[in-house]
Amino acid sequence: MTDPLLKAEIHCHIEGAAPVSLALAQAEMYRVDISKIVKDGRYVWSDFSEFLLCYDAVASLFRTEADYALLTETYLTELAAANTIYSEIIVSPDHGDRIGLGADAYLAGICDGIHAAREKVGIETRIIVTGERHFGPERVIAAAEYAARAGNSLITGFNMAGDERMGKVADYARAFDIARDAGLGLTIHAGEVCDASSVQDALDLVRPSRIGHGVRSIENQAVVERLVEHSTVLEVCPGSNIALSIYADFGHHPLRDLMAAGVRVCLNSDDPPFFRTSLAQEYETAAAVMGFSEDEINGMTRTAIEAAFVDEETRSRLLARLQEASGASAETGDEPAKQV
Ligand SMILES: Nc1ncnc2[nH]cnc12
Ligand SMILES: [Zn+2]
Repeated sequence: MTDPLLKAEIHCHIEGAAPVSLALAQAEMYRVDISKIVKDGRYVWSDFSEFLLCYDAVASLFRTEADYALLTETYLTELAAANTIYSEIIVSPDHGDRIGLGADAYLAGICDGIHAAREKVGIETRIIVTGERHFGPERVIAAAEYAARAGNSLITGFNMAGDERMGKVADYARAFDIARDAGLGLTIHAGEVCDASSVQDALDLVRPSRIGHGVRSIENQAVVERLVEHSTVLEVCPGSNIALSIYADFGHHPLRDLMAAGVRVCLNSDDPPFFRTSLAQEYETAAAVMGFSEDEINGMTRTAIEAAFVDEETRSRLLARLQEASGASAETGDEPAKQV
């Protein structure tokens, strides 16, 4: 039973976190017919390309600063209710521009949601700006430039999401150089849809401290060894991988083998309602289906916090909270302290 465990998440796309109920309410407000992408209370899509289209259709239902504040506060409140003490959300200012809201208003809404959630439920949150690979290198570079000059203390990382099959990592390396020079933490989607060579390219050309997914590294021992050697953290999203048919089922998922090989891993939800999951569900699946012990799961939470793009004072505070809660539950068998 993982409900009482403290949790942390460093890989969730904000538009991908929109509950179906909220998408339906937004669609009604803007008089948009979403019956093709929502059926029986679920988002519907059939493969990775269709998932990205469905994702964009849901994202298009959030159009104002207030919409983004509501979406962000809603998701963070849900996380906190599951005892999540830290969250990094992946956001796309380029998307804000594309829908005509503008990157500044898009970010302002998200920051309002973060502040409101922090006030209400105490959850600590940081923002990772992402560029989307399938829109091409220029847009990804522009996203990095935006993140670098934003001067927003909540923006602490840079990522590249989108269709991993498009272009070469080398085409996007400049974006990561810009983000690195600005002092942002680096992570990149790789080894999710594409094989271990995609992770190899990311390690060579981006030199990130973390990789989004990275699970297909397991297909190449040399890549696994590099991850271990550099202590690169994999932001693993098992439910996403199963939903997108990267693996047939949890029994075939490489999380256990990656951990056994010494790779640093943590649990994440990616786009939870699209994959019929939640962070709480990912923790529960890790325990009940994948057979991870409470100590191993707390270890993954610790890894997420150790790898977080956050100042050292906040990291120490979060680690102390986790230590206190997991130490206390190990010693007494009592439930760890709930979030205040
Ligand atoms: N799982 C995923 N992979 C790549 N890009 C994404 N954008 C949102 N979810 C994604
Ligand atoms: Zn992702």
